[in-house]
Amino acid sequence: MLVAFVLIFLASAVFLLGLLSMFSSNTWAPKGKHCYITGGSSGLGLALAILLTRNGADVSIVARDEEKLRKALDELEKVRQSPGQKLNSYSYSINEAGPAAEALEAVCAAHDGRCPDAIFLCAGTSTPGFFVEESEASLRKGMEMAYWVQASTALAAAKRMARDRFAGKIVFTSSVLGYMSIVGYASYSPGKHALRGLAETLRSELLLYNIGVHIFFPGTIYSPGYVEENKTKPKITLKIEESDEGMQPDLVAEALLRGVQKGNFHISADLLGNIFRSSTRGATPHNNVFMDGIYSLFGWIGLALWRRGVDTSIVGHRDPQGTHNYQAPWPNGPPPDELPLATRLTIIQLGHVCALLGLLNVWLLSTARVHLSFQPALPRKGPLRLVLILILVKLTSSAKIVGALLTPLLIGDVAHLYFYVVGSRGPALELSGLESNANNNHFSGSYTTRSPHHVAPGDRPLCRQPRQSVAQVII
Ligand SMILES: NC(=O)C1=CN([C@@H]2O[C@H](COP(=O)(O)OP(=O)(O)OC[C@H]3O[C@@H](n4cnc5c(N)ncnc54)[C@H](OP(=O)(O)O)[C@@H]3O)[C@@H](O)[C@H]2O)C=CC1
Ligand SMILES: CCCCCCCCCCCCCCCC(=O)[C@@H](N)CO
Repeated sequence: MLVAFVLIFLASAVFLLGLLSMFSSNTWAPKGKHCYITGGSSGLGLALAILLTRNGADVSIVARDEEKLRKALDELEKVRQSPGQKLNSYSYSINEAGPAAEALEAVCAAHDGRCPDAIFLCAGTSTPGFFVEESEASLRKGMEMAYWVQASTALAAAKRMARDRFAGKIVFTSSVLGYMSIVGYASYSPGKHALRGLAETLRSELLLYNIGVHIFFPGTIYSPGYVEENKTKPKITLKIEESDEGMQPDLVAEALLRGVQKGNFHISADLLGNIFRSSTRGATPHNNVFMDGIYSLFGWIGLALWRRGVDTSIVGHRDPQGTHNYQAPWPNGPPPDELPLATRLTIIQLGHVCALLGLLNVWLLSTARVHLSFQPALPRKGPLRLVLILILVKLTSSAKIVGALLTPLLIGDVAHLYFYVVGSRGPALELSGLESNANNNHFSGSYTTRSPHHVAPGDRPLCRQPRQSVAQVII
């Protein structure tokens, strides 16, 4: 019954979808249009520039590095569709309003002062890291490289389009990290969220001038920028990202163009993007009211499960020494890098007591077993009875038990003395779990788990503490 209901529901959804798609036509074709792409020398921007060139658009790209721009322009030339197609590149650093406006002016100037038909804001970089390692400067830089690098061009473009009564398009590039965020993206995700805020405002406000606004939310893109960001990315972040399959730039660019052509305000590149988009829609227009409903249904259950898994792996990534020092600080100065001699001897002692208990157990069991196995067969009279009793007494003799008690004690005491005398030269026992911190990229950069204030100059390593008395050691 339920299955039938679901099938009927799905079938009618698909039918209606088909019906809807008949009415939605591709209203925007790039051919003959002038497209301005920021960040067009690499990754998504370059892939989009190639795609648009292939589709017969005039393409202008901007980025900082001239060498990369030259190479990118060569790529565009290779897919040129007609000799009249204008392909240009400009070198500007556009994370500030001044140069961003200048870049736009230069781009317009090459087209008789006419505004680009579509402006694709793809520039942006991410430098992941732990929040506690960020500074005000690095956070501001992150905001610049995620938000301002696009907002500054949007500002110049909106002013110009409004002034010229030019009904162009402005397309932002956020990220799924503009919908949600995870450990490691404190300098990046806020800027990507801010882009959404700006795009939502502009979608509404620029209706005044008939300027179209879109915003793109891709997941992982295997771009040069991705290779770069992975150099500072905490391992835990990389691990969480494994659940995102990732896409090649050309496919991401196709998804972006398709979204613009369909007139979607929020554009997603894949299922993941669709789920996050639909689950955090707010008052954003639907792309497809049926499919978006299904995506939010996925998200309703899937995202909660996913987030629980993510939280668990983050907790599993905690720094044991840091947590210990925080929760139970060492009373007298720095925590030891290795177990103190007293602790090592106590461990040996515990081992020795355990061994003793084990041996006692073995003896008790074996004597009991011998006793039980002999008892029923014990003759009532005669020399055999005497012999057997002698054997039993021998086996269960207190001497044996005393021996069993004393031998491990003796071994333990010899070990005690040995470690007491040569302990300071013995190999250090690492605190369990600590070695995993050595190079797991928990805290890269200046903040380390063994930060300088933990080790005062002149501190003696604990293994070289003044020797304790045997009594102290045993306590
Ligand atoms: N890669 C990924 O996994 C994801 C990326 N994104 C977003 O997609 C966009 C493209 O990413 P991706 O393809 O990886 O980027 P890349 O790092 O490969 O390329 C970035 C481009 O932006 C240009 N650029 C960077 N800063 C400036 C600046 N201040 N002024 C002018 N140009 C600049 C770069 O050129 P130059 O350095 O020469 O200036 C380059 O052309 C970015 O906005 C990114 O945040 C979103 C989701 C996932
Ligand atoms: C049913 C629900 C399943 C949910 C699975 C979710 C998996 C999400 C993983 C996080 C992806 C992060 C991409 C970062 C992209 C980006 O912007 C950076 N590369 C910076 O450039």
